[in-house]
Amino acid sequence: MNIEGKVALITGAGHVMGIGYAIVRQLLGKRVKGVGILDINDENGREVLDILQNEFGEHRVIYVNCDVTSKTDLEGAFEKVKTHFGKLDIVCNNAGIQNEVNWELTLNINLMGTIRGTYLALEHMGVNYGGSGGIVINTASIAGIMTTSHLPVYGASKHGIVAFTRSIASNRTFKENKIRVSAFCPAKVDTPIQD
Ligand SMILES: NC(=O)C1=CN([C@@H]2O[C@H](COP(=O)(O)OP(=O)(O)OC[C@H]3O[C@@H](n4cnc5c(N)ncnc54)[C@H](O)[C@@H]3O)[C@@H](O)[C@H]2O)C=CC1
Ligand SMILES: CCCCCC(=O)CC\C=C/C=C/C=C/[C@@H](O)[C@@H](O)CCCC(=O)O
Repeated sequence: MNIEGKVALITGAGHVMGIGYAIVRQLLGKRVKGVGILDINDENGREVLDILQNEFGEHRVIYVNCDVTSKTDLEGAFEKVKTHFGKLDIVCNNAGIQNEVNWELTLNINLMGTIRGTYLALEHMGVNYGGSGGIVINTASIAGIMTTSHLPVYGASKHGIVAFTRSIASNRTFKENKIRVSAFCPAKVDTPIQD
């Protein structure tokens, strides 16, 4: 697929060892026009911004502080990315945590953050909202397909992402607005979430 010239937004891509950062590198390597990186961790976010701007060019990457549990934060970040690059074509809802003790937060970030990001993508890319259509990619997990008795809430959050994505992918409003939605389900990857 040719994504040259497209503009992407990705949540939770603020760590050099993370899956989001790897996705950003792939997007930039395939010559997208620009990428907006959203993360809650400013120190890590500024580090990846510095590396990516040096390697791919100062004008192709921005970092925006954003907590995906906050609708206001997320709305503001979408606006910043769209204003900076002039459009938006690809949204990756990738931010996630694994915390079975603070399980409400796990659901709020993993599942609700993904749902918030997907609905904002409709409003920012949909043809009936003045956009040109686009693609949403949600990071689920193998824990969204199989049982994980040691991670029940994390597994529930990822099953939720899979169910939401499958339903919204064939949702009439999304189809009419030319928004394609999909999810992917990685197995274990050596990233900070495993610490
Ligand atoms: N590492 C693995 O084995 C697997 C990870 N995943 C998923 O991949 C995604 C990325 O995780 P990893 O790269 O593994 O770990 P990671 O910890 O590097 O990435 C998660 C990122 O989300 C950010 N984040 C946390 N809370 C946030 C919030 N409220 N708002 C905005 N950003 C926030 C973190 O600062 C971090 O940069 C997650 O959704 C995770 O569940 C899925 C399958 C396997
Ligand atoms: C600390 C882990 C952070 C989460 C990162 C991931 O998303 C990786 C996937 C996590 C767990 C995957 C577990 C898969 C288990 C299956 O093999 C299942 O068949 C095991 C069955 C037994 C059980 O329910 O525990």
